[in-house]
Amino acid sequence: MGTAFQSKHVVRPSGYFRQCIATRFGCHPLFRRSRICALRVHASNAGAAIPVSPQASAAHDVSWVARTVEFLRVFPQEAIDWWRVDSPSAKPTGNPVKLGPVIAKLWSLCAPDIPLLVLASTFMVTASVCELSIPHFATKSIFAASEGTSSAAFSGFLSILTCMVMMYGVAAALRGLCFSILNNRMTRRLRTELFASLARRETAFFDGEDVGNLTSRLQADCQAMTKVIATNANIAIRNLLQAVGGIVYLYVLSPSLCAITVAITAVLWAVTLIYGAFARRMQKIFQDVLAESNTVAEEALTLSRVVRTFGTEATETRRYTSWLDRLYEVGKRQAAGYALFVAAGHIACYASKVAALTVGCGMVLTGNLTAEQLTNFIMYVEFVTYASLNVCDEFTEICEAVGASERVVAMLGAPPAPQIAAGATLPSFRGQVTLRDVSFSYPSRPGQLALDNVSLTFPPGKLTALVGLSGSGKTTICALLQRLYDPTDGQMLLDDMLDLQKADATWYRTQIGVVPQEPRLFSRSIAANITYGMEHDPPNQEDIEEAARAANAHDFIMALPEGYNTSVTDKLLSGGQKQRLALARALVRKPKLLVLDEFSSALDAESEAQVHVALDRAMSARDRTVVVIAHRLSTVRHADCIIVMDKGKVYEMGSHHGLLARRGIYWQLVCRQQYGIDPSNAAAVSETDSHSILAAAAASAVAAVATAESPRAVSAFPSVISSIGISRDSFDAELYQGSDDSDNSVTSRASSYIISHGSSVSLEEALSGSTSGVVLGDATDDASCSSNDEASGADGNSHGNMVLGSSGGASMAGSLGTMDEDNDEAGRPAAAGAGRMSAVLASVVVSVSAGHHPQPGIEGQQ
Ligand SMILES: Nc1ncnc2c1ncn2[C@@H]1O[C@H](COP(=O)(O)OP(=O)(O)OP(=O)(O)O)[C@@H](O)[C@H]1O
Repeated sequence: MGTAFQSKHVVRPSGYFRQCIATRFGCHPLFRRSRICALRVHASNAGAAIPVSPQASAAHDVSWVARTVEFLRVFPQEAIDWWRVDSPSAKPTGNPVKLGPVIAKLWSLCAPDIPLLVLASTFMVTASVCELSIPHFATKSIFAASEGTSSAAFSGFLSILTCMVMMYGVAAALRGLCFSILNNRMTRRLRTELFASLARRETAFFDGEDVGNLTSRLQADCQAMTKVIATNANIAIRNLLQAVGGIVYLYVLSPSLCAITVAITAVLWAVTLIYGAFARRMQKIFQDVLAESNTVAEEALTLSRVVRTFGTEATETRRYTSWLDRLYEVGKRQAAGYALFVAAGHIACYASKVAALTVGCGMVLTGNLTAEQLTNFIMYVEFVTYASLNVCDEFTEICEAVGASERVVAMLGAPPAPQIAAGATLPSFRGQVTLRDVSFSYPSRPGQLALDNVSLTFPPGKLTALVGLSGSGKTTICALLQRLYDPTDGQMLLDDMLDLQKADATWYRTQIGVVPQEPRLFSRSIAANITYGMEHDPPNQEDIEEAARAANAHDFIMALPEGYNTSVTDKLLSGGQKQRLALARALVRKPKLLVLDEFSSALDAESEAQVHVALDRAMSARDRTVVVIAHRLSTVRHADCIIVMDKGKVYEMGSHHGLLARRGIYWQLVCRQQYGIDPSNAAAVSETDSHSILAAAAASAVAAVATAESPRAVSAFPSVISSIGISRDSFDAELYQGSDDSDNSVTSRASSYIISHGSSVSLEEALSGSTSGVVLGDATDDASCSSNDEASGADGNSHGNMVLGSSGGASMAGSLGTMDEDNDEAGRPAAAGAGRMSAVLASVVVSVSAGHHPQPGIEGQQ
């Protein structure tokens, strides 16, 4: 490897020159990898450590001629390659925008300000005419003075000249003022139009766009675009007028000299057209790179806390700098192109002057032209060539602006999202939404079904919960309910009457309230955040406070310095406070359909319980459909219907008890989440209802431990309790406190313990097996669930009733089943102790039943 590289590094003839050139020209990932660049990379990779043999060194010395030849051979191609730059943006903008559409767009932006434009143009023409006449009257004054014909003629010319200069000054100033105002008005109009167009775009558009990129379009690109009329076109037209006027004047003076001037000016124009195309392309790339760098900067600044947490300040700075480097590389090529253009322009200018002087002097010598005419001519040649140069210069800037405006024009032309269109309304919406054979793929992932043929109904006035593993499609259903997207297939019906896609967007948004997974706040007052979107029908302060109370937000709002008038931003409140504000925002609208996506994820247990009470209150009238997504299953167990999603399909649905009995995904989730046991172990127990299994297991375990009947249970005990973070001492202290009694009294204490944590039935009663048959589940519960989805396997009603036998521990289920109920009368979750304890105890029995052997390390701690 080293040898191979060494020969490449030393023997190849053009290495040195290539490196020199590569260093000067620079190589960057953005630019196509030229051979010079490739060599440079090789050289830098090799480093100085690679040994160079004496023979190779001699070869190096003698081969410089060959290297020079090689360099001269390669250089032209390398130099051409250097100019080739690609845009970093992979997003197609459709057909490249031509000058015409941009000018048309600019004209439409300018249309409301026609009077101002006319005024500005009048001043522009006046200034141009005055400026055009200045050389004429200057020459006249000079020759009047030098020929001494008459002082009156001289002073007359001088007066006119002075007048022209003053008029020019005033007209130029007013021209600048008017165009400047026009520029500001157009920029404001363009930004408004672009922002409105962006705001109306479909949700999928924002899924694929970076905010930094869009703000760059709004700022830099809009500015560059409107500058065309107010600055570039203004200067270009002024100079064009002067150039045309000058050429006419020159033609009157001498048609042949005029022809020479026009020919040279034509060369200048040809150069300009070539450069214009280059400038347009480079400017587009420049704007794209600028937008990317903005995206990186915005991302790093927005996620500043993440950056700080991970200590990646330097990495982010490097990432941003790498984009700035790319910007610099594009800028370098723009500068080099402009330098070539300016050189060509000035050479053409002076060439026309020299040509006019040469031919003109010859004509003076032959008596075909007077000295005054030649002087006049030379002054106008200069005038015309500089005016042409300015026109060309502005033309290239116009081309650059066209490059910059390509994406702006494409964005402006995009149609608004169908989800905000007007449509039909229902005279009275009951709040029922039915999904009929709905499939959905996100536009950014067309091949992947996020929802697969889902059919279900959210009945009016009922609480429906969506649960399932992460990525199963719950939030997607919420997104469809909010009509952020439309289904790829199937229908969503409101009250079985109106297809959601045909519903009036404004009307539908007044019917729905949403608390999203990550609520965001606007930088305005608390009250304004709560009433956001209700400008057409603003609620009064009482309504706002009522909603805030219902969302358990009133107290913390009142503790803020200015109460409801306190200004907040998205960062000035805690996650739980933001969620409560979002809930208040949803409730104040008094929606028929309330969608809560993980609304309690940032709430503490107390707040969550209070919000549940608030929700119950809000639902008590049963005039509102509520859809709740929750990972925390304790929040959904009292739902009228629980829908369990898996891989984009409805896997099962039913009431809490019905689903537990079904022993499907929901049962597994409950085992893991609420009882902390592995469902595969729990499955080894023979009883069919998980709820009673756990309770029975708990009771058996207490009995086993207390009477030491089961050595395995006793030995497994420490590992189980330590695995869920309860120390053996504290457990013993609680369970065996003061125990020197008989087995019975230990059992009795265990019973008391369980009872004190939520059970209402004694353990002895349970142990006696007196409860012989228990009905769990609720036959009527599942009536709230309905699915049209035959294929999904959802089975809403078949598990509504669950009758347990009386064998073994199951006989205790009825009595201990209540121990596990984790809500008190007010709907609050009961003390966690009972649940945890039952989990511990259940785990012991489950471990023993499944032949689980405690881990040696843990067992050794006994
Ligand atoms: N904007 C998006 N663009 C493309 N795919 C998406 C988008 N949002 C979600 N998905 C995909 O759609 C599928 C369903 O996602 P969804 O957010 O609905 O799941 P979820 O059940 O709500 O998950 P979680 O409980 O983690 O919020 C996932 O595979 C996810 O990667």
